[in-house]
Amino acid sequence: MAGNGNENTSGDFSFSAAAARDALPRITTEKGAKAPTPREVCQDDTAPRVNFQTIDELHSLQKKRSAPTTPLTNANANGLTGTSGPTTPVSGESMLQSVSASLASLTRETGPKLIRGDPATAAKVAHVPHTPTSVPAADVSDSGLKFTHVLHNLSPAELYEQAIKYEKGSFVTSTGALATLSGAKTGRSPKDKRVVKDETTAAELWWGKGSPNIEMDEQTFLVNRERAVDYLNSLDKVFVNDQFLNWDPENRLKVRIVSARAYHSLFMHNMCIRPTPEELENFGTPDFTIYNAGKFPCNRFTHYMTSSTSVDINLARREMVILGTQYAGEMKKGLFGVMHYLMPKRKILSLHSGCNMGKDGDVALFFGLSGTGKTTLSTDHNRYLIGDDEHCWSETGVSNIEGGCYAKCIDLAREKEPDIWNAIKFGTVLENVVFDEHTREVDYSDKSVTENTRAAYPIEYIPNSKIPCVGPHPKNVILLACDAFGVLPPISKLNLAQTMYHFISGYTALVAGTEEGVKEPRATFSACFGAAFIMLHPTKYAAMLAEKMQAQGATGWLVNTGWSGGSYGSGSRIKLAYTRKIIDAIHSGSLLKATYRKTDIFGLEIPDEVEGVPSEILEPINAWKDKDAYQDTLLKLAGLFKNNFETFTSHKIGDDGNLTEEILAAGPNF
Ligand SMILES: Nc1ncnc2c1ncn2[C@@H]1O[C@H](COP(=O)(O)OP(=O)(O)O)[C@@H](O)[C@H]1O
Ligand SMILES: C=C(OP(=O)(O)O)C(=O)O
Ligand SMILES: [Ca+2]
Ligand SMILES: [Mn+2]
Repeated sequence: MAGNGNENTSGDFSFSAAAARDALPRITTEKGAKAPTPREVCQDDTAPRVNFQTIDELHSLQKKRSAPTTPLTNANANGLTGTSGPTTPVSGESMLQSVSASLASLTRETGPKLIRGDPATAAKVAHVPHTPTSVPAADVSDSGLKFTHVLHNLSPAELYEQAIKYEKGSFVTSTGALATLSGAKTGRSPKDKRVVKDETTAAELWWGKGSPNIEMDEQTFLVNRERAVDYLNSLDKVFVNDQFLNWDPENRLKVRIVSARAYHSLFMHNMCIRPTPEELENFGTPDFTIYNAGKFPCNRFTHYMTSSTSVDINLARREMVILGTQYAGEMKKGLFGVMHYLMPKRKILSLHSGCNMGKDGDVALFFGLSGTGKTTLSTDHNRYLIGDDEHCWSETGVSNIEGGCYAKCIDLAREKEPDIWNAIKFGTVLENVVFDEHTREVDYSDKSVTENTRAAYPIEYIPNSKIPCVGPHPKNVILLACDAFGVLPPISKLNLAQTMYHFISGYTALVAGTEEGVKEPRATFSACFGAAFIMLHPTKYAAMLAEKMQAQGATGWLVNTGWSGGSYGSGSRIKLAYTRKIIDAIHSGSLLKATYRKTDIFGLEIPDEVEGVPSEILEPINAWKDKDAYQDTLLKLAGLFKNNFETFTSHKIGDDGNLTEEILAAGPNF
């Protein structure tokens, strides 16, 4: 049915003229019942003329055909007319052929039969002519006979409708965001992230202890790929996003995301760079493709599989397969891993950092693991936001990889983080939050579903975002650590060797939630503040960072956004307002002029004063009641740093042997 399904289209409604004179009109609904003649009803000349004779016609008027910037040549040639379902302003056939090629089974057919549009409404849409295969007709299976509908680059409004209609757990919140549930997984699954080890990647990538790359072979990847593709093709419809990564036009990547849920499609719409209609028309073949089968599990009898979840990357095929998890963050962080492989090949450094720029063009990077404050601190009302999570640093400056932000929203408060609060509106995906069943007001303090509640919104939802998201070379490199031990100073200035030491160490207390199974903060070391995403050995990225910082004269800083006055449990988290003051002082340059003194053991330079921050907290021991406990904890943490760094002591960093020595000496001394 073409309409919304509520109206009766098989018979006309009409008033019985005779009954209307003396009683309530009787409604007759018999098919073919006569409409009143003009003489029998009151003529009201003020009523506007209508342009429809039937309900179907009325409904067809409601939706205006999208005005594409390029003609719908293929669609027109097929006699395509506007349908009442979601439409796409791109040429029909070439897109369908391209998607069909993406979704081709590797063993049976050249590609599934695809139709554009929503199966519920798209009866009259064009489909791709099914290319005959070399397989004899007798071998054709049922799957070869069915059509799969493709919902290509739908708009947020269309995706809302799809989600609300078909995906349980989808609701509009009081501010217009789309609340969704990500299912059993509410965080990434790093233990299920695999990378194909072939001749090339065996030599190039980081494998073994500490590496995030769990190996799998090509054959197993193809088994999982086939499983995902078969699942997607078995559905009535799939969502396809064709988008870009990286705002640096010379190093842009074309990505295609095939998924089963409107939630995933809207998430990636927000997180990747959105093409213009012209760019979409000329999209061509993607550089990288994700097959996201979501809740459909991997087969545990498949070699290498250790659970029903597997997130698999094949760099040679430029493909990623997701089985058994609906957590959308896997897609964005999976692509980030790919950039960590591709960009260094072009002498571009990929960074797990936030990035913003002051009015005078001073750029700051914010490195840090999940929950340390990249998103919160790079979103600063007084500065331009370049991006909150993934960047590239090239010969010409910095560029954001993404087109959106992914903010944690546990305990989100309007007063503390107004820009993020206001970004949660129509178009934003709100994952796993709890809301009032009637008012649909979100309770950001509610952890019933998970601690890792999230909002994904397009970067332009932040009022002072810098579009295009590029900037000059960074002036400040801020390393964020959320120190659950409460012994690192809230702010310290680092020399280059110390910056490298802490960059390679990548210390934080992992905050609960973002990774599966972590319920309490615990000390963690993650090389380059993103070991889960890097592909090469950490020292490769460190050498590039050192070279760039040296060339640009950038200053390194270590900021503890974690505990003060005691460890987690006895101390308390440093107030966000204080951390913001510290960051302000870094940006303004005033902190460079402060007087510093060196701490024992870690040898960190701490300032005597920061405007707006109580001086007692600048030296951690002062904030602790139990001074012995402080010393013990400090030594304990220093020991953890030393242990962790053992694996790096045999690696040379850059061409300069001196730097390696200096870095080794920049760690704790005790
Ligand atoms: N002093 C602080 N500095 C930074 N963030 C803080 C601080 N205190 C509390 N927070 C909270 O910690 C979380 C930091 O998360 P987020 O900025 O999303 O981290 P990331 O982007 O690095 O994963 C936010 O929920 C923020 O409100
Ligand atoms: C999405 C993530 O990013 P972050 O927590 O760094 O914002 C993640 O680590 O899963
Ligand atoms: Ca239409
Ligand atoms: Mn973040």
